[in-house]
Amino acid sequence: MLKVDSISKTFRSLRNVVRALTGVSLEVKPGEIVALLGRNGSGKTTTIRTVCGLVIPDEGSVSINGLRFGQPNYMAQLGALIDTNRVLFPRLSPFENLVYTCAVRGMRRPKARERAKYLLDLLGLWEKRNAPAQTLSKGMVSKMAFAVAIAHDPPFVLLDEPTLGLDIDAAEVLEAQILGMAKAGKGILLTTHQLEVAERLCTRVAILSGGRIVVDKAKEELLEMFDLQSYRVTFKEPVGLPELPFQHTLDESGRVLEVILDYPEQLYELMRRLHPRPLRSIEKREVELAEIFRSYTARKESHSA
Ligand SMILES: Nc1ncnc2c1ncn2[C@@H]1O[C@H](COP(=O)(O)OP(=O)(O)OP(=O)(O)O)[C@@H](O)[C@H]1O
Repeated sequence: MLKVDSISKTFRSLRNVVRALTGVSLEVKPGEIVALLGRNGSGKTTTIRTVCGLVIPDEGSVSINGLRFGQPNYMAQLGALIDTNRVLFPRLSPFENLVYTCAVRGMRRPKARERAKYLLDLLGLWEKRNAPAQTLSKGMVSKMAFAVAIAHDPPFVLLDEPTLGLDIDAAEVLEAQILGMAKAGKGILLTTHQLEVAERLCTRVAILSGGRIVVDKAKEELLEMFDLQSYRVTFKEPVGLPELPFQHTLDESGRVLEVILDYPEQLYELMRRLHPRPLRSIEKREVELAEIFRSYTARKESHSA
C-alpha cells in the first residue's frame, strides 16, 4: 500500500511563505485508481512530489509497502509522471530513453529493449523510435513521459495530469492502459482537471482544497451519497428565488432549480423556503463528479450560482 501520512509543507522564501499542505493523509491500495482532485494551487503536485521525494515534508511521512522514502527499494516500487513536457534525455531517442530507464531500474538489456518496443508500439511512437526526443511534438513528449513513468512496471504509479495535451485517440490509449494496470493490481494516484477522465477511471476520489483533504471516499459511495442529496425542482411558472443556503442553480427559464443539499433531511427546509411558489414536481437526480467537486471546492462562492 502507498501511504501518505499527515504531511504538511510550507514553502518559505525571503518574500513569501506559502502553506501548501496541511495534514494531508491518503492511501492507495493495489488495484485502486485514486483521483487526487483540486483547484489550481490546492496542493496536488506538491503531494505527488512529496511521494517521489522531490519535496521534503515539514511533518508527516510517506511509505510504500512499509518502506519510507530513502530506504533501499522505495523508488523501485514507484513510477512517476510529474512533468509531461519533459524528456529525461532530449538528445537521445525515445527508444534509448526507455531502454536506459528500464536498465537503471534493474531490468536486463534484452528485457529492457522488449519493454521499450512494447511501450513505443502501444503509444504509437514506434515510427519515432530513433528520432532525437527533442524533435518530438508536445503530445508525443507527453506520451513518452508516460512510457518512462511505467517503463519498469512498478507496483505504484503517480500520474500528474497524464492526459494533458493529448489528442482524443492518444488519451483513450492512455486511459485504457491506466485501467489495465489497475486490473493487473497496480495502485495508481492521478491528478487531473478533466473531471470526466477522473469519473471514468478512478475507484476513489480525494479532493484537496487549500492544502487540506476535504473528502476521501470510494467514487461510488460519493456519487450515491450526492444522488440522495440532489434534487430537481420544477415550478409551474418562472420564479424568483429566496436566499437558499445550499449549492443550487436556476435554469434560464426560471422554472427548473437544481439543488445539492448537505444532507437529505434539509429537503424540508428547502420546501419551507420555496413556499408558496407553485411547484410542478420534485425529483431526485443523478449527479456528476464535476458537481460534487464544485460543491466541495467552491461552497462559499456557489450558494448564489
Ligand atoms: N517550490 C515552491 N516554492 C514556493 N511555493 C510553491 C512551490 N511549489 C508549490 N508552491 C505553492 O504551493 C501551493 C500548491 O501548489 P501545487 O503546485 O501543489 O498546486 P496544484 O494543486 O498542483 O496546482 P495546479 O492545479 O495549478 O497544478 C501553491 O500556492 C504554489 O504556489
